[in-house]
Amino acid sequence: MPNAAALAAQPGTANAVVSLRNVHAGYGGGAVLRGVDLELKAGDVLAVLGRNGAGKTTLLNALFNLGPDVHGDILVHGRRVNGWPTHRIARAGLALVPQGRGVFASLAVQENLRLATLTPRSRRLWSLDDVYALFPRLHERRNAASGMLSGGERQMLAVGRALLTQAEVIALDEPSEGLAPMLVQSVLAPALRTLAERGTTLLLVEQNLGLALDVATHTVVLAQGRVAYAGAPERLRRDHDAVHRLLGI
Ligand SMILES: Nc1ncnc2c1ncn2[C@@H]1O[C@H](COP(=O)(O)OP(=O)(O)OP(=O)(O)O)[C@@H](O)[C@H]1O
Repeated sequence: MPNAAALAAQPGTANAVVSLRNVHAGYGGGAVLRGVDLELKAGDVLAVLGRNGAGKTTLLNALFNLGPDVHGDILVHGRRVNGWPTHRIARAGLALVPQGRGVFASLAVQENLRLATLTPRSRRLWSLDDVYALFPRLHERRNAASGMLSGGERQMLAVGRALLTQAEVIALDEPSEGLAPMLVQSVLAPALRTLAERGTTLLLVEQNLGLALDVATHTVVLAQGRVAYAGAPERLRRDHDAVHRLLGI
């Protein structure tokens, strides 16, 4: 629940689940993010786009405290979470589906999913059966070692794990990477839309403009470590100049 005192101390963040205020982040003195402002409200699907190396993964790593040096304010429900260990950020309701997907290769699919349900949370929005209904392929493969899965199946498993933590916000780092366009269209995009419809807030880092425009309610483009563009996906779709200039497409 939002902390009332913290909200009062942070004007303008009352409806935001996650806010970044003037966030600078980098590695060993090298700056990657140079003053990023973002706001994610409940129910938003915010797509963060940008060319290779624009700092998209660094943004997620800053949010989850996974390595970069960070300055500025990162707020979750108005509470400043800078420097919190990653497990505490997870307890605050955030889950990350990392690039490369982070599943336990030696465990069976079903064991990977069951492990994710061990997170103690009051809200139970997603059950194992819900995940199998969303991704029937995972049910078929439930006894397979996760290391034997295809890229698409591993992606489904990683999303399923994030759902079973009952996170309020799921951040996904390039979930379409390495997936066949057919799979992106027929499995990933509908799954992300279902998540949003069921009230999970999404922070979607993507190179795949089509997917981002398809599922996002808001878009942001990073360039030179800053937010170079922020607006509705329809606006970005029509702005061929911005797409070309900022994404090189
Ligand atoms: N652990 C690290 N140590 C040092 N530099 C890093 C580290 N991780 C990323 N960088 C550098 O930070 C910059 C931004 O990288 P980042 O991975 O955030 O970009 P990205 O937008 O996610 O790109 P991509 O789409 O290629 O994944 C790059 O120049 C990269 O080389």
